[in-house]
Amino acid sequence: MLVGLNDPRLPRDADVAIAGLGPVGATAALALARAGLRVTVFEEAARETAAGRDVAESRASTFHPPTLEILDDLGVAAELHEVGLVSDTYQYRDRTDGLIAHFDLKAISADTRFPYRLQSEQQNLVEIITARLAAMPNVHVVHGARVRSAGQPDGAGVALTVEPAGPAAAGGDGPGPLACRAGWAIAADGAHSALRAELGIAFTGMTYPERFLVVSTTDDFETLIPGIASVNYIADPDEWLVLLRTPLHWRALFPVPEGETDEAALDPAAIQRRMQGVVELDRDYAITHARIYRVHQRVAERFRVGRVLLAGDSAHINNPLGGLGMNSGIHDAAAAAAAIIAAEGGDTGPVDAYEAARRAVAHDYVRVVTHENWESLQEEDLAERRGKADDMRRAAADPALARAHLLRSSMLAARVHEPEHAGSQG
Ligand SMILES: O=C(O)CCc1cccc(O)c1
Repeated sequence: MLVGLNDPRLPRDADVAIAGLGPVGATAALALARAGLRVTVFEEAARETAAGRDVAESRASTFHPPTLEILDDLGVAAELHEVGLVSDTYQYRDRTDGLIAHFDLKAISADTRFPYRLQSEQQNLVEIITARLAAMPNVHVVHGARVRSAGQPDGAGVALTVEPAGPAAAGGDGPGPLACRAGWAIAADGAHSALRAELGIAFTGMTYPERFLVVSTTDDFETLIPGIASVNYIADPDEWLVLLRTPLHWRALFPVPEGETDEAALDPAAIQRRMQGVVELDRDYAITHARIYRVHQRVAERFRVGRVLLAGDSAHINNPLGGLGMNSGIHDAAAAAAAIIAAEGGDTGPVDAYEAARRAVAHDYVRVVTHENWESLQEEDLAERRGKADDMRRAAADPALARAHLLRSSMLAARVHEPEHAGSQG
């Protein structure tokens, strides 16, 4: 059920407390709750804010095949498909040379129940799962509440301090901090995780020099660029871009160089200049949303401290090229939930394996692949760029190479890093 922080129905103890109700916290909560555990989720944003968030604003909108399998095991994939766009091809292009390689995910039909990407805003998944959680008697979801600390005084559980956040805290005369206890805690409280900071875990990595500008338009690139796929990575040494279709918009992602301010990049004339540089129209593009953000590659030094498990952006952040961030976070959530369920059943093996398994995926796979994607989009050396293009062409033309490429880009190859029990809950 959905309750307020000072609601007398909110129990002061739970089997598992989750900080954060994004796609990662929501997935973990549903997996744990379906296994019969008592779960309390604390989400900083007010319910209205979370639900009413501008759908075009969200960062992640790509669900890869193994993520769809996890969500299907949890009974929510069908509903997500109702508000999603099936996207079974993607292309590598070059601003000068045009189409380089066309990949069709049907080549991995034997490897997955979902041989495609589903484009759908991450908030759709959160909404679908929140509605399920609201109807479960063993779940309490508290909006406007931030987990401030998670101490482990006795090794047998986690002592949490939860404080009001957002509008609930603004007046200063709302409820004070709440103390509660849980057997386990999952920190799914995002890149600026209060729990990661409180646990003193270093978030090691780097920040890219350029920022990323995401522009949404109702103009249809399928009619503007004949033969284009719904996901397109377009290389260029001066200004690479990604063109991606979501159910409601086309979205263009551009790098913004260090010398250009946020204000200059977000100026409507500058946005039109960038968009007109993709395909020139005899009128302005219909822009529905634009935002700019800094991009980092960081992996937490620890993914687990005792009975607190880090998952999703609190544990790792990366550039969005390839759409791996939210997906790997949802995989963390499934693995964390499966590990806790096993531990509650007396098998601590998966919990002990969690940190090494999930950190390996974040550090050795997601970080590496997303950075390679960034590098190849902007390759300056012409011979190097043409060489990479030839590799892509060869991979797309050869069924075995295409399958290997698709298994890597769709994250199916990363499944092997998950602890034994991951994905088997529900
Ligand atoms: O590679 C992907 O699937 C996502 C790339 C992308 C495109 C547009 C906006 C954004 O934040 C990421």
